[in-house]
Amino acid sequence: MSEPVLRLENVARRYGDLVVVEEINFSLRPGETAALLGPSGSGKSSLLHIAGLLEAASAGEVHIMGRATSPLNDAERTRIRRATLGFVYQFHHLLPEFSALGNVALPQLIAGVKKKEAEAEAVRLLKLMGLGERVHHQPGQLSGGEQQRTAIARALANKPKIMLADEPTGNLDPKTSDVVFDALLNLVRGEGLAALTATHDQRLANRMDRVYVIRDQRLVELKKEPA
Ligand SMILES: Nc1ncnc2c1ncn2[C@@H]1O[C@H](COP(=O)(O)OP(=O)(O)OP(=O)(O)O)[C@@H](O)[C@H]1O
Repeated sequence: MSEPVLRLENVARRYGDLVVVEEINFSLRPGETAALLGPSGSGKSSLLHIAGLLEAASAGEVHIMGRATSPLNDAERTRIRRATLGFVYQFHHLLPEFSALGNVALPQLIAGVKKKEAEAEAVRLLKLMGLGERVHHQPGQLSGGEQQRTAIARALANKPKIMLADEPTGNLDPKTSDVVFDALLNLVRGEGLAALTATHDQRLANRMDRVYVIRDQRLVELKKEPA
């Protein structure tokens, strides 16, 4: 079996006396998808931030592509984050003055990809997200679901190995959530990425390979309900 792309080993997060999560052991192999359920405040965002090297664990280790990250300095962590991880949030955080194409091309331009190549990759990803007719629209001219699909395309622009998504459909109505979540999963699976997605929605969670819940500060794997 291939090595995990992401592994959390005995991870804990505390704020002073408040234990948010502890004894978290979790791994994702290439191409695997997992959902993270749990009530508001149970620590889903904290775990995603720790997995994404945006926040340090209070204890334990985060391994990315087989490498322990706690001994690394900030610059090395940032390099791993940019090369390996793609993030999607509940709010799209698109730049309003840029087109969908411009928003998806930008992270590639920052990473040093030539403009022509960056734009070609942006168009490819936007088409895969069903936005082939919307590439020149600005975020204000897109629906909420289209904005979020653009943000998902952007998260994949630098060819990450892992997508981390924090309530990617949390801001959408149920019907649009379905469309966006399926588009996300299709893209992740089509590109062979691993993904960890926090969601409130058990029905959407069930579409991923594995489903976890944070219960009493621990990570518990749920038996998937038959579709
Ligand atoms: N900087 C901080 N200082 C103190 N406590 C914090 C801090 N950040 C988060 N917490 C606490 O940690 C707990 C977990 O928060 P987290 O945002 O990870 O939960 P969540 O499951 O993602 O919730 P939601 O679904 O509402 O986003 C909460 O009780 C929160 O109040």
